[in-house]
Amino acid sequence: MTTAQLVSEIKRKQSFLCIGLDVDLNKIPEHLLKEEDPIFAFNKAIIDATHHLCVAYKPNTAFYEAYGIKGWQALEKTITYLNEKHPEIFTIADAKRGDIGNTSTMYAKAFFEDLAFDSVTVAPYMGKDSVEPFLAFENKHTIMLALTSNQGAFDFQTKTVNGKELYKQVLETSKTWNNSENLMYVVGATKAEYLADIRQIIPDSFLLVPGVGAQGGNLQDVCKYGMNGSVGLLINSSRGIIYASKDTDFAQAAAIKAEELQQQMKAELGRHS
Ligand SMILES: O=c1ccn([C@@H]2O[C@H](COP(=O)(O)O)[C@@H](O)[C@H]2O)c(=O)[nH]1
Repeated sequence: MTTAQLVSEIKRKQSFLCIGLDVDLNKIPEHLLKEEDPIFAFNKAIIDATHHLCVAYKPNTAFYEAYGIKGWQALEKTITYLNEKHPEIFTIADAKRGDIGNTSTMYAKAFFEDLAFDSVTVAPYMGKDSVEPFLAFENKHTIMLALTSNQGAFDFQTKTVNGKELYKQVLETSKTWNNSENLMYVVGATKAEYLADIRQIIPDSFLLVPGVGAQGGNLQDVCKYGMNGSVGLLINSSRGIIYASKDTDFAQAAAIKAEELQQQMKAELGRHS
């Protein structure tokens, strides 16, 4: 999917919501555990109930890898279902990959070719040759960690090295890489006060913003400092939506939570137009 197609979907749906599909078998409704594939059954119900309210889904691969072969099969079924039923929806494999170039190429093939995700998250720590193999894929997007939502972000990312915070160096350096137009960046909603500075460096790039809902980030603050002329934001909520109820009404409850966020996004789009 191209960025232009993503922006057009955001405008059509009046939403820049990304729903995180972080399936934990201890948290899903008990009746689903009798299904042959409880993870896929859960995801399918959530997708069927919420697809009109969001523009992206983000399964975090940890929640699938934790269940071995069955988890990986459920991830494959989920992305296939999304690509067949809702090809207009942007898909993110939140895998936080990155390795020596030769290995990164295989990670990129796994997520872009085999699973056919639109995007994958990567860590910048190993530098240019660990990220460029992902960037080489046409119409695919590589979402690099810039300033993460967790407390540990202050351990390294905000530290000053040679007179500049590390996360700013990551942003600036990555702009010089081959095919850098295929980059997006992760900035935590809990770090909204940094967004004005971030936008000075990358005014046009899309940002994936996790951390609203369960982690306490504020959607309005993110929009105030982070929205650009093409919206430029995908705001993610995972637990706050998908675990709204543990009962048989879980999918409807998720839709209610998703709609609350979509309505706030619609208001923000009106305010910034
Ligand atoms: O900085 C980051 C990067 C990734 N995440 C991931 O996003 C979701 C957030 O889930 P919630 O339940 O909405 O808190 C999850 O998959 C994280 O691993 C992040 O939170 N922060």
